[in-house]
Amino acid sequence: METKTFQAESKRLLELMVNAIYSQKEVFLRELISNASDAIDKMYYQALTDDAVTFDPEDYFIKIETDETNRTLTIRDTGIGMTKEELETNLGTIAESGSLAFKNENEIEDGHDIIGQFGVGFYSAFMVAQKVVVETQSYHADEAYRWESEGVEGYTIEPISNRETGTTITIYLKENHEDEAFDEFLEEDRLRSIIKKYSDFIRYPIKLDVTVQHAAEDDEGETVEAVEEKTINNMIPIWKKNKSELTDEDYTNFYHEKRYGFDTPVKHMHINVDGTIRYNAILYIPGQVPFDFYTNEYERGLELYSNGVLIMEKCSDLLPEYFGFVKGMVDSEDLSLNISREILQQDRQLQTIAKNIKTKIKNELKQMLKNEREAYEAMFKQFGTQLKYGVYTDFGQNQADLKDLIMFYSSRDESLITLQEYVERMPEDQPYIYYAAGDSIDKVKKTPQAERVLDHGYELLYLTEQVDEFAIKMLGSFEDKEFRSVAGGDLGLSETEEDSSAEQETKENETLFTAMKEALNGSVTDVRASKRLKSHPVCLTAEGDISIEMEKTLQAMPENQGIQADKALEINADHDVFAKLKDAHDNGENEQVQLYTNVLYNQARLIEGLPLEDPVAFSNNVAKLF
Ligand SMILES: Nc1ncnc2c1ncn2[C@@H]1O[C@H](COP(=O)(O)OP(=O)(O)OP(=O)(O)O)[C@@H](O)[C@H]1O
Repeated sequence: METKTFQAESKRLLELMVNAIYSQKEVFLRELISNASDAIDKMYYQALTDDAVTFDPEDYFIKIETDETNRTLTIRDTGIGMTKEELETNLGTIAESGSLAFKNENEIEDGHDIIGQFGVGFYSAFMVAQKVVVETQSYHADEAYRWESEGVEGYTIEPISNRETGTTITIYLKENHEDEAFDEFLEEDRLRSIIKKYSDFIRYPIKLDVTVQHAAEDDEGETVEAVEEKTINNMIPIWKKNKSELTDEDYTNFYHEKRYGFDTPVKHMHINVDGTIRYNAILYIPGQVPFDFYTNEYERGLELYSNGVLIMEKCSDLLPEYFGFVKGMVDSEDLSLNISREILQQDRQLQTIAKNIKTKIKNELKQMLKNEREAYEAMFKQFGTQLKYGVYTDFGQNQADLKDLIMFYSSRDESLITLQEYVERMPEDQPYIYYAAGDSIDKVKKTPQAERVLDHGYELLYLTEQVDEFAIKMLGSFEDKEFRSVAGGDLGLSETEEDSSAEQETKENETLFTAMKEALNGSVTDVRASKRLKSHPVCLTAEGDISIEMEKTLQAMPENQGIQADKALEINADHDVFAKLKDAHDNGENEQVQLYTNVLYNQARLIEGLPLEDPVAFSNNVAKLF
């Protein structure tokens, strides 16, 4: 038996490997299975040029076995095996990849089946193993060998009696300790789930002995347990299949199998791109919003595969935040992986794919809006908020992508419409796109400010979600038509008799309005006779960029900076309340004017859903009116 020590660099590297490179220990199985698959691929390539080999798929597989008594896990393949020299070079030197060399020597252009390239994956076994034994028979050699290592100190190689071509790797699991139980890698369910997760699309069968229940022959309802060898992996990735061969049901099954969700997706997209960067993707628009979607816990992203091997479960870089609800996977042969296969070396490739995917999703949604209105609206009710956030965030740079996809409720029949639809049915003389913001359609349509615009026969957009007005403000205009809040300053409506009388009243009652403004002590920027009130006595309007609805949203944020809307108090000069105010003012009853003003102002705050600044004082003031 020959005992060899690892080279100095290899020692350090091995330590690094075991402790630092991989974030999850379970990936050791992915690495060993990928090696086994590479070894079988090499037999496949051998068969292409060697008449002595017939590549009968039945004979090529990977078998995973456990031995609970000895606490071992074995990965056996019927691949090409290793000669003594190969054992020394490939397993004795870290960062030596026989697979990469094979790929280069054989000029396998797309090399699409060979996975190994760094020459480190094998050593990930030491994350869970105290000892690794490799027994191998090379197709190219007469002798078989056993390679054995307990980690950094080195390895031994000795000849063993001949065996079938291929390799068996036996992992002697580390002792369990308080923080970690390595026995998990002996459990059937755990192994099955790791295989499904990372190696589902390895081209060769991965077999595992599984416990199954059979109906007992003699007794009704009784079952007996039996152990059977089962192929765990799917093998043929659905994304490599021809679209015409796949049914909606196949896509939905894949969605469920990959646990993207328990719902039925409303749309799937099957993308095959063969450009500068080749990739395949299957994307879904879920039918139901995930329960944690609008929380910080929700992780967006697509599964990322390289050559059918799972690299990342949630690659967030593949999806813009506003399409974060999309589920699915991307597989590419062209990714530059880093050594752990967890992070990508270059994000340029990823960016190209992400850009492409973004356009595909956008176009798909546009098509859906055009051709499947009902389905689109259902989708929008689930994920529309996210699209509207997209308009608002990132300084509005995604507006162009999203402005045609967002919808709002309309006053016309309280149904959802797009901005395009609104603009198309605007009468010629309508200067602005009008909107009213509030908690619910019911509340919004009753706001005093909405009355006048509706009386003009103009359509109103009802903005009932917090993000709505922020998105609208970010857009500024749509097709050159500016947005205007009914609660904002000038509504640009044609002047009516009431308008000029309101202006007249404001002028005539200047001293009263000044006294009222002073009584409110800086809470409002102006007090005036209203052009917009019809039946209500009073309302608040916002003067600047921040609306009252936006103030409410901003105030509710944890880090609110006390941002407030500039508010004007508008009084209905035709209302009895105003007559009372005037009387009190004319009679020099200043305290009474102050009392009325305070009550009216707080009433206006209540209508807007703003909190009362001093509820006790308000209650006392109301009591004084009796
Ligand atoms: N089961 C196996 N059968 C035959 N050769 C193997 C087997 N496992 C490993 N090898 C050889 O050992 C080499 C080193 O394996 P290792 O997993 O460390 O790296 P790799 O697979 O080449 O690259 P990567 O780190 O990207 O996975 C492989 O390139 C291959 O030549």
